[in-house]
Formats: sequence, C-alpha cells, structure tokens
Amino acid sequence: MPDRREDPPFLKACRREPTEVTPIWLMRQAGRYMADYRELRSKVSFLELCKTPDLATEVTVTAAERLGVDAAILFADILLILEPLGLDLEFAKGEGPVIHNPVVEPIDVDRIRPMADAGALSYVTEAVAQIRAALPPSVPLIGFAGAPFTLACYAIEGGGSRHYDRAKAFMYRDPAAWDVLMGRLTDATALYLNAQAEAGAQALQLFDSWVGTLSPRDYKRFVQPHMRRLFAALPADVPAIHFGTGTATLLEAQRDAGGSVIGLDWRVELDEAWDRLGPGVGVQGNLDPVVLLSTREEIERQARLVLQQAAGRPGHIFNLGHGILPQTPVDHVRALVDFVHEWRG
Ligand SMILES: Cc1c2[nH]c(c1CCC(=O)O)Cc1[nH]c(c(CCC(=O)O)c1C)Cc1[nH]c(c(CCC(=O)O)c1C)Cc1[nH]c(c(C)c1CCC(=O)O)C2
Repeated sequence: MPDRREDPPFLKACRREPTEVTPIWLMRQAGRYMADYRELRSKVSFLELCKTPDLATEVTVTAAERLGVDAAILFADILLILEPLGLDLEFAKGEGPVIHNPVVEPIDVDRIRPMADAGALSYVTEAVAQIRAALPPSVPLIGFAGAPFTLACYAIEGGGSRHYDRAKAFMYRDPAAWDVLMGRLTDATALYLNAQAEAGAQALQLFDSWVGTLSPRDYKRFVQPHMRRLFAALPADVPAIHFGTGTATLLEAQRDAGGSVIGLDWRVELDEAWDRLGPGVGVQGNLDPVVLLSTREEIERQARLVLQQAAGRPGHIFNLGHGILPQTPVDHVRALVDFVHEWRG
C-alpha cells in the first residue's frame, strides 16, 4: 500500500479525508482570459495547441503556477476523441466546434469506428506524462474526458446547440441505435481515461456538461446504464469526478452511476445537495462563474457562503459551477484562490 498521508489536499479531499485548507482548482483555468494563452493562440490554432505536447504542457503548467491552485487539469478538449472515431472536427473562428459529418440517421452510427486502443490520442497521453514530470509533487494532475451523452450531443448536432433537439429526437426515435452509439462512446472513453491514468493522471473528471437537459426518467433510461459501465471500467485507485450542469433533479441518479466526487453547479445549494447525495461521496463546486466578473467584496462574500455550506464535512473541492468565462479578470481569480486558502471557518 502506498503511504498517502503526505498526499496533497486535493487528493485527500477526493477520498473525503480531512485537509488543513480547502483545495481549489477551476474549470477552464487555462484559457483565453489569460494573456499568456492569448499570446500563444495568436501563433497556433487551438487543435495544434492540443496536439503539441510541449505546448499543452506549457499552457497547463503556466496556468496552475500563476493561480497557485491545488490541482492542474490537462490542456485538451472533450471533443478530440471524436476524430479517431471517424468524425471530422474543426474549431471554427468565432463559431466554436463544428463537426462536418455528424450522425444524422441511425445507419450513420455504423460510421463510428470502435477504437482498438488509445493510440490515436497518443499526443494526449504524451502531454499527460510531460505535464506530470513538469509539475511539482504538491500539484496533482487531473485527466478528463467528455461523458458519452455530451459527446453524443456534439456528434449528432454537429456543434453546439440550445435545446439538443436533434440529439434527443434521435434518442427517442431510435433507442437501439442510440444505445449502440452510446456504447461505442463509452468503450472509447474507458480506453482513453485508462491510458491517461497510466500516463500519470492522478484523478479523472468526466464532463457531462449538457446532461441537465434530460428528465430523471430519461437519464435513467438513456444515460445511466452507460455511465455505470464507464465508471466501472475506470482504475479503482484513481478518484473519478462526475460533473454536469443543470443537474439539480439528477444528482442521486448521477451518484448511483458512479464517481467518488460529484460536481455541483450554482443552481443548487451546496449543503442541501450534499445532504441529498449522502456521506459516501465528496462534492466539487459551486461558485457561479459570473461572480468573478463582479467585485472582490462580492467574490469573497459568495465564496464564503460556499465554504460555510461545506464546513464540517471532509471531501469538498472548491471550484466554479462551470468554466471560467473568457472576460474574467485574472486578478479576481487569484484573489479567489487566496481567499479560499486563507479561510479557516
Ligand atoms: C463542452 C466542452 C468543450 N470542451 C470542454 C467541455 C466541457 C466543459 C464545459 O462544459 O465547458 C472541456 C475543456 N475544454 C478545454 C479544457 C482544458 C482544461 C481547462 O483548463 O479546463 C477542458 C476541460 C479547453 C478549451 N476548449 C476550447 C477552448 C477555447 C479555444 C480557443 O482558444 O479559442 C479552450 C481553452 C474550445 C471549445 N471546446 C468546447 C467548446 C464548446 C469550445 C468553444 C467555446 C469556447 O471557446 O469556450 C467543447
């Protein structure tokens, strides 16, 4: 058994062990709100950045250092896995992601090729190994992937969407084809996350960003069995964080699907949500990212409320309820990190 007493606070909190400070990291902590990132992006495209381990390492490590956060997150994107599955992905200027050959008809699911191994994504596992080697031991590295439902939304919609009407109509119209698609995405994601853990990722986050669009009943029918299988296929000794947004009515069903930590957004009260989830899981969240656009006083007031709601229970990881917005002042993010570290109940 490895000696885990000296583990950094983020990993202890993932295991619901007491920590001296509440660990904090932020979704999208590396990105356009940082001048260093914008400077680099003026020279290389987003996909090139993701596919060049040296650059992905630089971006990941710089962001973690600048902010003084308790964990780094691999610089990559949830949609990269769609390429080896046979989808033609582009990050178009000003438009966000576009998939040029989306899944439209049930027969298109046949085009989604099962992945034999994670070899086609070796640029990601190389980045993981390089980042792990570059970070100090006190800063754990989080690997991640998109959850099958959120990936299926992109694969079917061909990009972002407001109501996910095409994806959901596909799901309702042809549940058998839906399950085949979800099954392939689940298999590929399990391989990909295991490869990240093998390369050095010390925790794994599944982003089910758009799952809040489903009713509890539909979640249980169309998503939960796949998520159960996915979590069961992950390495048992690596904490898994199960994240979604708009999930107030889905939390228990998400917990039952898997993950040692459940991500919460700001639409729920953290203490009430944790009561519902019970003592068997930790929680991550849940400051509204828009609060970071206000004043330092308001940021501290709202951060204090989150910390107070989590107080007395080990297993809280401070985060936003969703990613940092591009117009966020870096100083505000740093002030938040310092405030959380200095807070002593
Ligand atoms: C849905 C989703 C995507 N990507 C991701 C999600 C799930 C989280 C969420 O709900 O926000 C996850 C993601 N995307 C990115 C990371 C890197 C790690 C981090 O710092 O958090 C992570 C964890 C980098 C990125 N992914 C993207 C950028 C911006 C690219 C740029 O430099 O122009 C970054 C830094 C591009 C991206 N990627 C995606 C969209 C919709 C966009 C365009 C919108 C946008 O630009 O914010 C898909």
